Amino acid sequence: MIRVFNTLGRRKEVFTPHRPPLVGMYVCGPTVYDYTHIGHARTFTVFDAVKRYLRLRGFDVFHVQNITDIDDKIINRAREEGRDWRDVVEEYSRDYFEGLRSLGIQIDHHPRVTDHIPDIIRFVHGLIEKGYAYVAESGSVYFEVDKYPGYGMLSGSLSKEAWRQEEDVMHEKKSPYDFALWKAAKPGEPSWESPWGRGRPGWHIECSVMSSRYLGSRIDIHGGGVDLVFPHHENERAQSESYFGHRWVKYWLHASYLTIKGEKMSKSLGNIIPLREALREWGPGPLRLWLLSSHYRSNLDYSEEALGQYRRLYERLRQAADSIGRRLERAEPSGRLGDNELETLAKLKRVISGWHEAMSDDFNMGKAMSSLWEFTTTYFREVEQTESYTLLWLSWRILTAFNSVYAFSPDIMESRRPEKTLEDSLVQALVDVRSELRKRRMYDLADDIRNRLAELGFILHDMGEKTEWRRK
Ligand SMILES: Nc1ncnc2c1ncn2[C@@H]1O[C@H](COP(=O)(O)OP(=O)(O)OP(=O)(O)O)[C@@H](O)[C@H]1O
Ligand SMILES: [Zn+2]
Repeated sequence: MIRVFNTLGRRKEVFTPHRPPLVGMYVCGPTVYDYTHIGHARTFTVFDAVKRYLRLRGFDVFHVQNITDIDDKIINRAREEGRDWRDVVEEYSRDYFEGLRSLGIQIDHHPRVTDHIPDIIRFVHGLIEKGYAYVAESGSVYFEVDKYPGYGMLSGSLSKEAWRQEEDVMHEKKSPYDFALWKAAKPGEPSWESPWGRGRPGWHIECSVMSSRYLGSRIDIHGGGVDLVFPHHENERAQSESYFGHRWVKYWLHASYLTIKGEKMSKSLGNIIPLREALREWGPGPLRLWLLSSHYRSNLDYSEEALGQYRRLYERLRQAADSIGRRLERAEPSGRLGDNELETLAKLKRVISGWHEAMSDDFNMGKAMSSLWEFTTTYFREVEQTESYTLLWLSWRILTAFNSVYAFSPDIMESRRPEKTLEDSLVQALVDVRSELRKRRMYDLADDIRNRLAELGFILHDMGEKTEWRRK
C-alpha cells in the first residue's frame, strides 16, 4: 500500500489511481526563457523518482510534462536581447532537454503550448458557453472565479482579498481575482487568430488543456513545485472542474524548494546555479542522489559538503555493483547458509523492506536514503567477505531496485543481460516503428504497441525522442 500526501485536504491518503495499474501523471514543466537551474532540477527529479517508484511497484505510469513556450517572460527576454521569441525558446528548451537527459529523467510526452492553440481556443470557448468565463472589451477572456464554489480549497487561503491577481488588467475584470484565459494581442507580440480577435493563451489554461488531451479528464497525479499551488494550480483546478463538471485531479503533489543559504533558488533573486554547471562539477549520479536525499516536501539547502558525501555514496554504490557482478560470476549457488550469513541475510532484508516502507509512506526520500547507506555498509563489511551466492544475489536485487529509482548507473541493469537474442531484435524493431509513429504524432498506434509489449513483459521508457526498453 502506498500513501501520498494530497495538498488538497492536506493529509495522507491511500494511493488508488482511477484505473489501476494505469497512472496518469502531469507535472508543470519549465517556462523556457533562461537556463535550467538546480532548483528546477530538484522538482523534476523528485517527480521522476515518484514515477520510477510507482513503476517499480507495478504501476504503468504515463508522465506528461509540458513546456511553456509562450509567455510574458519569453517575450520580454526576446525583446531585451533583440531576438525572435522562437530562438529564445529553442535555445533554452535545448538546455532543458540536455539537463533531463543527463539526469536520466524520462518523460513520456512533452507537449508545447504553441502546438495546442486550437485545443485551447475550444476549451476557452466551452468555458464561455457554460457561463464560467466572459469576454472583456479588449478581446481578452477571463475566468469568473465567483462562479466556481471550490475556489481557494487547494491553496487553503480563505480570505478573498488574498486571491487578487493580474492587477494590471483590473479595469476590465468583473472582480480582482478573475484571471485571463486568453489575452488580447498587444502590438508587436506573437498572437493567434481566435473568435475574440488575435491574442494568446493565458498561463494557466495550457495545463488544463494539455493534461486532458493526453491523460483524459480525470488525472491521478498532478505535480509541480510548491510555488505553483497559488495561483497556478488553484486556477487550473477552477477552470478544469468547471469545464468537466467533475473532480479533475485525484492527488495533488507539491515539491518544496531547493534553497541556497536558506533562500529559494530563483532567477529573480539572482542566486541560481545552472544545472549544466552542477552537472559538470558533480556528475549526474551524485547530483541525482543528493537531489533525492531529503523529503520532497522539505526544502533542500545547497551544500557542497552534502554533495561531497553523495559523491562518496555514488562511488560506493558503483563499487558494490562492480564487486557483486564479479563475485556472482564465480560464486557457486549453495543451499546452506551459516549463522553469520543468515544474520546478514536478515539485515539485507531489513534494508530493502525499510526502503520500501519509507518510499511507500509518501515517498519519504530522506528516510529512504538511509537504506542506501546501510546497504553499502552491510555489503562491504559482510557480504563481500562471504562470497555467498545467496547474499550476492540478494544484494544485486537490492541494488537494481535502488537503481531503478535513483538511476545512479544506467549500465547496472544492462550488465547482466544475456547476449542479444532474436527476441531482442524483434522488440527493438517494434520499438523503432513506434518511435517513428510518435514522431508522426500517431499516438494511438504508438500506445497500442507499448501496451501490447507490456502484456508480453517488455517495459518501454521514452526519453525525449529516444525509447529504451527492458524486461519486466
Ligand atoms: N528553487 C526551486 N526549488 C524547487 N523547484 C523549483 C524552484 N524554482 C522553480 N521550481 C519549479 O520548477 C518548475 C519550473 O518552473 P518555472 O519555469 O516556472 O520557473 P521560474 O519560476 O521561472 O523559476 P525562477 O523561480 O527561478 O524564476 C516549477 O514546477 C517550479 O515550481
Ligand atoms: Zn501547470
